[in-house]
Amino acid sequence: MKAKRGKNPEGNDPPNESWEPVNIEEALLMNKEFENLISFEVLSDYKIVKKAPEAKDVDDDKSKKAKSKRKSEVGTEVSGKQRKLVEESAPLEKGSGNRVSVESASGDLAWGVGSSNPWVVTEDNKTGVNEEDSVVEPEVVKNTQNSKAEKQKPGKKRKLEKANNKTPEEPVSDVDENEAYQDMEDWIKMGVTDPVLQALYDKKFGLPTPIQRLTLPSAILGRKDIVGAAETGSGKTLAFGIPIIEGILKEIKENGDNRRLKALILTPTRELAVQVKDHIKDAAKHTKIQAVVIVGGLATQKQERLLAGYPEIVIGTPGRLWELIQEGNEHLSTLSEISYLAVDETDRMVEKGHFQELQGILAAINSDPEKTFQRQNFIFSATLSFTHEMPHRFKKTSMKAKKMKQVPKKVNKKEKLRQIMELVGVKENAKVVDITEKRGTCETLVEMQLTCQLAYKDYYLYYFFIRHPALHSDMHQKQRLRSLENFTANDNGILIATDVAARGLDIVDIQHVIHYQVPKTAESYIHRSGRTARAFKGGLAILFVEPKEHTLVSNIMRSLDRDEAFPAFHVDDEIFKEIKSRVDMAVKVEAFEHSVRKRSADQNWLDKAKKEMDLASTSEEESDDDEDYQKGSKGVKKNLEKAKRELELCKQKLSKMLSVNLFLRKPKTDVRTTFKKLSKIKAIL
Ligand SMILES: Nc1ncnc2c1ncn2[C@@H]1O[C@H](COP(=O)(O)OP(=O)(O)OP(=O)(O)O)[C@@H](O)[C@H]1O
Repeated sequence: MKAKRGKNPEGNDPPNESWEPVNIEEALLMNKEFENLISFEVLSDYKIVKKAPEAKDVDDDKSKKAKSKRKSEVGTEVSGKQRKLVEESAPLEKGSGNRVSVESASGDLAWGVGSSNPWVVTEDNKTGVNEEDSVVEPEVVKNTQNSKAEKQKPGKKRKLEKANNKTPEEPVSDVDENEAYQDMEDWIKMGVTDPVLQALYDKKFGLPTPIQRLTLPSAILGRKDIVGAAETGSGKTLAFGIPIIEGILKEIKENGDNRRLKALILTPTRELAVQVKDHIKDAAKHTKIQAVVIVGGLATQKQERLLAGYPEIVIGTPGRLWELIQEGNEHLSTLSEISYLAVDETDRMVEKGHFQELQGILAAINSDPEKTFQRQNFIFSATLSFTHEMPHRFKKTSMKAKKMKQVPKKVNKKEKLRQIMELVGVKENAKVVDITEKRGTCETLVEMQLTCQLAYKDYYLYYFFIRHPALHSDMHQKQRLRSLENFTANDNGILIATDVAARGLDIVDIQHVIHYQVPKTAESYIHRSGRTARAFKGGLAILFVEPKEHTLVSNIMRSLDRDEAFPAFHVDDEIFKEIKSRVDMAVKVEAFEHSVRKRSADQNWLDKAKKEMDLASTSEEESDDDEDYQKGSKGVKKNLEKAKRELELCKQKLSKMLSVNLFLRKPKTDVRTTFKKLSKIKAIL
């Protein structure tokens, strides 16, 4: 017998979980059935990790000081300094030590395990990428080496320029400039310029995330196509958003503002398109760059009006875009000339049968080979390199059937990627970065499972909400959340969603994801779970598993290359019993409310019918009607009164039940229950 533990492959406890040993009576261990038992441990708690320890962002104080300082800055030396920083960054890019596998798509792809914790910035990975990774184009390095005149003097302070420069007369704050700006240095090294730096500064994004660190230099300084795979919530949007903004800024600087369509960003869902637009707008807020979103479900005329403003960046879903392209929209007619194309959640976008329109759009974009070659492409997803294990039933299939192509072939990572790159038109020398962890999900995510019958899932759901109250509030009022905004605005909201919300949505501070049904694929599991534990934070994903869903879970585990099952979510039997009574009582309240509503309606109908009949009846008929009415009304009234009484009684019982804080009565650890269970086992033995 093996004790189930949530250990990671290195044999250590995952950082967010605490396991406590359970003392077992010696007599029990004597039993033959337990002869191989090593120990019993119980998961007593898990922690929501607020932030990876070394990850830093600009703290409030510093930010304020820096802002006031920035206001007092004057100067025109920034471009020279930035060139110097490009120069500085070149040798640094050669730094090694990062376990991330990164190579050019034209070479052999060595897809592999990412850094042990990609959010943790170590000295090794702080400087950029590994040895094989020649990020900066030779000519870029050469240019900067030649620009000696623009070299920054050692120790000279880096400054951020505000778009509206201040005059020298303005008061100079007493903040140490080095201190104020050193946090943004990493961004500057990667070629991020003032307006974007300011926006990042405003957001307190002091450090690039690992995927940004690994792709931005090649994208901004080397203008390479980027193929990026990194876990959910790792900042992929800005990994393509910043280079697009920087590229457009450069183009405008060189050629003037010709208001042509310069970038197209494609996403699989409308919600994601709106979110990407928000992220891009935030990052471009100190520039004049316009970004609009074109998605179905909104008035076409309004979107045509938006396009008539000649925005540089269009973000949209394939359906509506294709509709407008076919209608001959003027702004979209120049699609073949765009300088930047990003396809977010690319693996989803190119799935067969989902996005025929995408192929039409890509054909329009790729219609001019010369322009296609000049274009910079970005493809990103958390599951870009994810491939499936062949289902068992196909593994056993005969060679003959395999030859006749009656079974799907397992596509390897390299092949999957090649197909995606070819479809989008990504160039062969693209920079390919895959830092997805072998485990598929991100390090700060705690994963668990709870096995139960379908009929019990709602009880467990309620149990879970009470156990982890951060997610729980007026569930009944919130059951029909009308929009994402409502959910986002409410600290205690519960979002009940189908898989349409599985990918990409970045709703800050979601703490728990409950898979009410086991997802069909490992990708779906990764993306759904990835709505929590985003951007330095921790979170918990829990799978509610019916016995018949165990095969699905095993398939997911196999695809995720996991040897051990998810740790079981511990449920306290006593508390669960009370939870069940509450839910049953709530269901009763609901039923009586329905009954009262119905009987009130019956009574109203009778009253109305009586009134109408009184008007039309003779006095003789009236007395007959009266008799019938009195009889019917009496019955209805009686039932109504009864239902009201029952309802009131149930409500009182429910509110009494709800007034008890179930988990206050219990110690936080659930070890006691495990002891109890053990003694039960003993009794059976
Ligand atoms: N450098 C940074 N520092 C801190 N937070 C960041 C940084 N870059 C991005 N973020 C924040 O991280 C969160 C996740 O980013 P984003 O939505 O781009 O993730 P993603 O990798 O696209 O996730 P998914 O695969 O689920 O779509 C966002 O709230 C974003 O604003």
